[in-house]
Amino acid sequence: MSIGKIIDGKAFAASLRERIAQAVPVFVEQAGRKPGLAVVLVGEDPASSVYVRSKGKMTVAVGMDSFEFKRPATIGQDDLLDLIEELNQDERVDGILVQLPLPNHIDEAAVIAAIDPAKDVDGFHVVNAGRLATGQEALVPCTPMGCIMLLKDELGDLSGKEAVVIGRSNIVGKPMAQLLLAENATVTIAHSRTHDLASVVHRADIVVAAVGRPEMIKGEWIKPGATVIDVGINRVPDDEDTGKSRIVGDVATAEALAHVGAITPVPGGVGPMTIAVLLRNTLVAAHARAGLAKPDGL
Ligand SMILES: Nc1nc(=O)c2c([nH]1)NC[C@@H]1CN(c3ccc(C(=O)N[C@@H](CCC(=O)O)C(=O)O)cc3)C=[N+]21
Repeated sequence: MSIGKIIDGKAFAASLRERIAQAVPVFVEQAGRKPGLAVVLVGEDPASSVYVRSKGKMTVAVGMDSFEFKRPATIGQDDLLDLIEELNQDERVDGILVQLPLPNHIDEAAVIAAIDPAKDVDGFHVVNAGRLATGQEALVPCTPMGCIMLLKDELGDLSGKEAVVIGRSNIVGKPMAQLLLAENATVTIAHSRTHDLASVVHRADIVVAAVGRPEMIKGEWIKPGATVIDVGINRVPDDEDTGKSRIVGDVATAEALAHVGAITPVPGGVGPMTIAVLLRNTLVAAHARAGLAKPDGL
């Protein structure tokens, strides 16, 4: 049996960040200021803190301003909305990312709705979701956009391909389906109530797994030669009961390798693309806000 290719998302993300770093000075020259990204972290979740720190570092590394706002988990919703309004008004801020999930006492939808859609670099605001769904220029959620970039790099034209997206979240599944549709793929969205998921997956040329269940998609479900994008990041106990943990995707990668044409690994696949696209969206938002044409090649 043949072994599929492992898609190097980490390397692709590094090259995307390199292209961004080359475009930033051109923006600075034209706009007379740096692009800026504001990240808001509520509470002290260790994993979230790691991501926020890593975003901040990469933002600065491509030549942009990074503004970090840490607030206690006890912050009132009104105070959080006040902070967002301040960032909406701040001319140095092109992108606003409020790290999710938020504590239970805060209404996530209300917080997202408060972000200026022009600064919504996560693409979560209903204005951007609606623009994407209707084929208008939009800020597009980072993870699905990263997946599309990897798919186009691997397959070229996606037109007419049979794509199955597993998961229907507003953050990944739904925008992923919209992006695939915009590329003229034939798109199915499967989810927890889907009957006979194995056979739905088996007809797909493109599988995007975004369910958040460790190794749920089995190798033999995959149509021979299919391209598999594994969005899952699941922390599970280590095999050898060392008390440590490791990260696995939503796909049983080791067994899938014998069936796929190509597959993204976890870690090192989609995850690094998410942050690179966040920087890309910040640069795109900065151009739009400055009245400049969108930089090409990004
Ligand atoms: N408003 C908002 N926007 C987000 O984009 C957002 C968020 N909230 N909340 C948390 C999730 C998670 N997230 C990741 C980003 C990068 C990696 C990443 O780079 N992962 C690496 C390293 C994994 C590891 O070792 O921890 C990899 O997969 O190779 C993972 C996860 C963005 N998120």
